[in-house]
Amino acid sequence: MIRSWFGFKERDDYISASILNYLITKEYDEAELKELIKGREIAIVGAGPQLDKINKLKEDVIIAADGAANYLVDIGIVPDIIVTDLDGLQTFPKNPIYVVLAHGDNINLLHKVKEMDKVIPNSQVMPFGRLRLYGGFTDGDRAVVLAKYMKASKIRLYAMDFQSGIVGKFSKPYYQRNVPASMIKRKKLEIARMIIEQVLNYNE
Ligand SMILES: Nc1ncnc2c1ncn2[C@@H]1O[C@H](COP(=O)(O)OP(=O)(O)OP(=O)(O)O)[C@@H](O)[C@H]1O
Ligand SMILES: Nc1nc2c(c(=O)[nH]1)N=C(CO)CN2
Ligand SMILES: [Mg+2]
Repeated sequence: MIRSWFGFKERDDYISASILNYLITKEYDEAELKELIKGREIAIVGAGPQLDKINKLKEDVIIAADGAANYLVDIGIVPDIIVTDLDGLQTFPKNPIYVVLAHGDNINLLHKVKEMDKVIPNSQVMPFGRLRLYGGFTDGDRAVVLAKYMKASKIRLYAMDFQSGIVGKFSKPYYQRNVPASMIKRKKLEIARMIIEQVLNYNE
C-alpha cells in the first residue's frame, strides 16, 4: 500500500532484493543481533536537526538510522547497529552490525555492502535466500520496529523530529546545512511518525 502512495514499483524492489541477496556471501547470525538487543536499553538516533546537540548516549546499545551514523562516528560514538538504505551512510566502521534495506531506488548503492563486515540484508518484498523483513518503512522507524521485535527493555529516541518540517544536514552526504523537507520527505516522515507511535504504544 505504501508503495502505491509513492509510485514505487514492486518489480524494482524485487530486482534490488535479488541483487542484495546475491552480494551477501557471508551470513551474519541474526541470533547474535537478537542477543544484543534483548532486555537492553536502546538509543535510536535519527537524522533530525537536533542530531549535532548529542555528545554522549547512556543506553546499553546504540542504533543509528542511516545518515545519523556519519555524525556519531565523527564525534567518536561508533553505533552498535546501523539501519540503512545506503543513501545517507558514508562511513563504514568495522564493528557495527549493518541492517541494510534493498529497495527499487537504491540498486546503484548496493555495492556499499562490500565495505561492511557484518550485514543482515533486508527487503521490502517477501524475503528469500538470506533476506529478512522485520517491518517498517524509513530507516528510523525500521530501527524502532527491529528493537521492539527483538525485545528491547526500553527504547529512547534521539534526533527524531516529526514537527518542524526540517531535515537534518546529516541526512544526505551532499547537504551542507539543515534543509526544509520536500513533499515526499514530509510524507515519509509522517509515515515514520505513525509507525513509531504504534510500535511504542504496543504492549504484549
Ligand atoms: N527531521 C528529520 N529529518 C531527517 N530524518 C529524520 C527526522 N526525524 C526523524 N528522522 C529519522 O531519521 C532517519 C534517518 O534519516 P535519513 O534522512 O538518512 O533517512 P531515510 O529514511 O533514508 O530517508 P530518505 O528516503 O530520504 O533517504 C529517517 O529514516 C527518519 O526515520
Ligand atoms: N523504492 C523505494 N523504496 C523506499 C524508499 C524509496 O525512496 N524508494 N524510501 C524508503 C524510506 O526512506 C523506504 N523504501
Ligand atoms: Mg536512508
